Amino acid sequence: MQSCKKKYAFFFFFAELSKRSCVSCNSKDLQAMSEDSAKTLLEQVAGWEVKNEGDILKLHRAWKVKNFAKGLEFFQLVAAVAEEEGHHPDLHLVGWNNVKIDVWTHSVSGLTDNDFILAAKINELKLGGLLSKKKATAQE
Ligand SMILES: C[C@H](O)[C@H](O)[C@H]1CNC2=NC(N)=NC(=O)C2=N1
Repeated sequence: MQSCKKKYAFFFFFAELSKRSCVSCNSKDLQAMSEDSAKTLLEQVAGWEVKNEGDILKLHRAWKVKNFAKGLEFFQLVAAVAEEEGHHPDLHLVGWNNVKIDVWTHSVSGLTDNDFILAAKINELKLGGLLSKKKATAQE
């Protein structure tokens, strides 16, 4: 029975990433997680990947939007969540209709729960009208 409760608690805790709030990035207890921990949490944020950029682990996801203006609208939606959470992504709009977002915790030069919470909240944004029918491809 005990192990069943533990599993439930684990999944409850991690399954609700989008319902959690970010903590202050200045918190002294905050530390970058291992790549293994990041890969485990990755299962909770569909469409995102972990990339290593100069030994800094980051979450990354790309979307193709209908046009440049829709890309900026996308940024505005993300900005509202970021400001609400006090945790901010790196936003890129390249080739006029390719949105790329990187999320990492600058204060610890790596990944923390905050990044996965923000990614989960970005995944819940209503983007229907902004996205192109074509899929974003890795090399773009
Ligand atoms: C004081 C405030 O919490 C910090 O400056 C925040 C702002 N937003 C942030 N966003 C991210 N991604 N990493 C940070 O370290 C960070 N620090």
